[in-house]
Amino acid sequence: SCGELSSDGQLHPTRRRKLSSSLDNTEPLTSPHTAEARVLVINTGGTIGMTLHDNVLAPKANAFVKSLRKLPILHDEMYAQQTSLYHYYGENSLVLPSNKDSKRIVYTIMEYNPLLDSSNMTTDDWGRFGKDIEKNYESYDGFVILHGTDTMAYTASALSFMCEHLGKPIILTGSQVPIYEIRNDGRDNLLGALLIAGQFVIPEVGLYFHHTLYRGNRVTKVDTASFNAFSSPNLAPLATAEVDILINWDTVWRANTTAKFRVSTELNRNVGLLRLFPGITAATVRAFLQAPMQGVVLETYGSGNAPDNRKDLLEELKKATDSGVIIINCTQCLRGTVSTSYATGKVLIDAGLIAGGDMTPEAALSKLSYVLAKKDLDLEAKKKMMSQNLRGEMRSDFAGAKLCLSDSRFIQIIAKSLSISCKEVSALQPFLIKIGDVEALEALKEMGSNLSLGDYDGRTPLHVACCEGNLKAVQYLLSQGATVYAKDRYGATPLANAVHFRHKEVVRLLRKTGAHFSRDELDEAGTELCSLSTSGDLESLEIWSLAGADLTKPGYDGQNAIQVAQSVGKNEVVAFLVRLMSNRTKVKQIGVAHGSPQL
Ligand SMILES: NC(=O)C[C@H](N)C(=O)O
Repeated sequence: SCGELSSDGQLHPTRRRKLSSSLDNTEPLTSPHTAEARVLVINTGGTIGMTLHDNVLAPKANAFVKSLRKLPILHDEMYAQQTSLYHYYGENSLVLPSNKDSKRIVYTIMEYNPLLDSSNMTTDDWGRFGKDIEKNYESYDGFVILHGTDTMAYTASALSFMCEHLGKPIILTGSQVPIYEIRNDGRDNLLGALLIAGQFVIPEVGLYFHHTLYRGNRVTKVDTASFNAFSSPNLAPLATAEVDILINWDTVWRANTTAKFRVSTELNRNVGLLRLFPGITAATVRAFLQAPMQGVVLETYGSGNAPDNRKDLLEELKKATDSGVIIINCTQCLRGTVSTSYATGKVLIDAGLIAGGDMTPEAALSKLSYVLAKKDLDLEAKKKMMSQNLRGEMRSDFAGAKLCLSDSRFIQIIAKSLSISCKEVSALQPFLIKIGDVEALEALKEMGSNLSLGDYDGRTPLHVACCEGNLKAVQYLLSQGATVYAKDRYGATPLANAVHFRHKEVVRLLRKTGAHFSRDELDEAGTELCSLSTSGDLESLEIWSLAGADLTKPGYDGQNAIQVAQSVGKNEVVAFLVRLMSNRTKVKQIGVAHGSPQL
């Protein structure tokens, strides 16, 4: 079996056979690379990989990987040799030294050609990043994008919108000083981004800089020369990397859907930023708003104000919105939100502008670019979308603070009687799922409980619901943004749990959401399929197939499930497997890429 069921009802992976020798050229049946996290690093350019030429900094091609190989904090060459890392993952792969709990993070670098100073980037580049992530999504646990700092906030914002139903971390980082110099911030930034992308299922586009992880669509570059170059004025960091890496799970944004990840690479380029200044002429505004302009972020004063004694300006704005240009009102201030507390703010609503809340201009611009490119929406729907919070880019709950766990007298009493803190009442979640009480789960969630947190063994409520086969609970958890990519302490995913306990409908739902086996689970699938084949367990074979296992994968002795069935004369199993496989070719198969990323 792929796992052994212990007395506590949990699935533990079978101990894997050790690699006897990796010196010959034949691929061992069991990869030595189990229990590793994999991160794809897309190197797009930026100062982090620049060198001086004629006294100016410019990106240097084909030098980054070589240089990292020589840095012991970013690469463990001995481990790489012992485990034939390059053979398994390709030449551009590296491995971090082991951390406290000795889980390795293997990362593969995909270097773009040409590498760009981020000032040279356009929306086409954003599309390319999105496509590369989409192609490699299932093969990696997380993604790091190395990028210049100058336009990093724009790219991070754009990617946050383009990546729909995101379930894995995508973290942008870079540096102020090239990694090739003695004193530089590149090493720390890359290391921190890798550690977060490889260890935590934060389903967001983040930006990591100077020990801090920010939500990508909340940041702005605030300093040309400080290592602390970014600020997120309206949202606290998602994580800080001090003595420990602390994730602020209450702030982490989750796509509350059961839809599969996809990247929308269509972007509209007819958008712009216009900053108001005292004395701006109507002619300037008119020229700016002319066709083909379709969306504008107007950067206004204070809490969203513009002169209400300038009829000429207001007329130009009104003419543009009447003719279908979407104009978003964002403040020039670094912190705070637009409101309608002043007459000078209300005139902009009358001119047809949409309030941008506390969005950064970078986020508002890239959101316009994304929303305007949606071909199946009419103008009204696009305007509505612009005023809604899509990815945590704006605060939507101005109505006041949420009720929190410690506010409930009931929770206080329970917590006290169990001698635990109110927060720890969240630990009741698995129990509630076990007894099938989705309503109680909802009540806990409403009080601010995080439904994605794992217990001591890293088992999340979704793991438990999948073991129990409680479809309603699984549905509810997914609708609340529970991650399908969580792995428990033994490396098991919720999907593997549902397969093991033969909950077909749960498997179907998980697959619809984009769940897939981990690499380790896929590696072990061959042996499991062979044993199911021998025992003639057609139902389980079907569930494994539904879950995306490769039915032709050989087991430990090199034979696959069909060959095993043939050799023991189980013709009905052979026929069944052949039928399953021909059905599968009609449906797109899930693949797993060993080795190099897909370009
Ligand atoms: N620090 C940097 O990365 C700045 C550089 N000009 C860039 O954005 O590519």
